[in-house]
Amino acid sequence: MKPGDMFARIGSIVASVMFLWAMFKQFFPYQLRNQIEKHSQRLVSLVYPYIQITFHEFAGERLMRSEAYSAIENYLSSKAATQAKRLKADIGKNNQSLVLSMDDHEEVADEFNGVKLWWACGKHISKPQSNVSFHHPMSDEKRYYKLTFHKRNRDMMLGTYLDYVMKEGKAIRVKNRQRRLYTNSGSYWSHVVFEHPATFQTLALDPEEKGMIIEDLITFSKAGQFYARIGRAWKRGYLLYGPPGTGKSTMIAAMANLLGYDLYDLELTAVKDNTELRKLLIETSSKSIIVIEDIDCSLDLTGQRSKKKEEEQKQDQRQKQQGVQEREVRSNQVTLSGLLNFIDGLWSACGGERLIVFTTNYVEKLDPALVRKGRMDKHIELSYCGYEAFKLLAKNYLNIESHHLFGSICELLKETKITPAEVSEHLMPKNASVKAEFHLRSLIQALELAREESRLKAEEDATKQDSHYTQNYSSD
Ligand SMILES: Nc1ncnc2c1ncn2[C@@H]1O[C@H](COP(=O)(O)OP(=O)(O)OP(=O)(O)O)[C@@H](O)[C@H]1O
Ligand SMILES: [Mg+2]
Repeated sequence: MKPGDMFARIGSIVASVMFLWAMFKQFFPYQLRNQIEKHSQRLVSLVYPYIQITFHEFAGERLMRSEAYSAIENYLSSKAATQAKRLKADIGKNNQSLVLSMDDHEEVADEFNGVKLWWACGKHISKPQSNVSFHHPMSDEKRYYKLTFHKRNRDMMLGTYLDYVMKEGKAIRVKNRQRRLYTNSGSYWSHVVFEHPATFQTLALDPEEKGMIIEDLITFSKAGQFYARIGRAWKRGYLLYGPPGTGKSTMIAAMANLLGYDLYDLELTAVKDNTELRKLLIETSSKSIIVIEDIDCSLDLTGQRSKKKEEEQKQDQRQKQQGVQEREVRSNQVTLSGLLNFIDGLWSACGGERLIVFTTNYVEKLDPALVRKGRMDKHIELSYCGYEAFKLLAKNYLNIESHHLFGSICELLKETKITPAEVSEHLMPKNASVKAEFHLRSLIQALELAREESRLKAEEDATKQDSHYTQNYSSD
């Protein structure tokens, strides 16, 4: 018999004796009753020095599924997989993996700071209510987990250990949950399952820079207590900039995969005004990344916003004269200040653990208010493909780490601007019989062509400048 079983049995015998005593103690004289109670307490703690705590699946008046029960279930799933003889299996919320849990009346042992303890799982079956004519046969089953530990470890178990179990269990749930990609149409979010395969391992980027970004993200995700202590909202802003095809969107997906966050892809051009923007942002959940792509193309957010505003005001005037409704007049009034207000202030009202990421192809076009230091915590430039990035792509796409053509490619990459997206196109295997060399030669050709084009362009520019100079200054 397992130790936990034995304790459970002794526990139930003790409980029955206590029950009988509670019923019949009134028939004993007061003095004798006191003596019996005193000695029986001592006896009970001698024969049964263990404490048991039960966690029911459904708790509270509204019979909500208890969070503690779910956390314990998650926490025990890996232990059940290695220790329990009878397991229950179900498909996980991410629809990809099986989630195992221990079957009824199974027991697993755990150890914490050198202390041994036992978890058992069970169910009570209550009698069906007579006034219910039909009910589901399982509806009267009440499941629970029971924790048994020695009383000398009471403080540690009730404090540190249970905290640890709750935290671990919740972390496992976050890891296993099905993540979502939200998009807005107007002021409403709709979502699909987020299943982008990008990771930082597959992202072609200078390894040192990549390491720094990963560290920054992980530090952020663990810094909840730090942000609370310094009284700042638990959020962080990133600005990703660089030419098209350098991996900005891919990096955002990799960030979400690294941290296990949901993604909110905010389409600002579909948002009518600041009120709608505020509503959308408040509705985002924690552990999420809010993405505003191509911020330079979004309304009112570039350096030319004052010019745009004038045009809009004129248009509003015209519409008013035509008797257009006020609501329509207010359309397209998402402003830079609305967005910045939210980032800086209102943000704190809606909990934490959010990243906000802006992307742009033209960082120089952005309003200085948006890019000034302190507003966006980190600026990351994604640029043309360098040799290190190329090596990673070659490893990912062709499964090679070295080749005699790597040297020429390295030289060509120094002189040519080519995006990782273009490089990936050349390296993408067409079919199994095509050798790596074919892909590398195709890339070399593309690089030589690009080098030739840029040489011709440079020559053309120089000729233009010469003729401009001759026209303007030759008479001097
Ligand atoms: N750094 C990179 N590492 C690996 N793959 C990349 C990288 N950059 C681009 N790619 C490949 O090129 C494709 C396009 O990249 P992505 O959409 O991330 O570029 P982008 O910078 O967001 O471009 P845009 O500015 O046009 O939005 C991706 O599907 C990816 O396969
Ligand atoms: Mg993109």
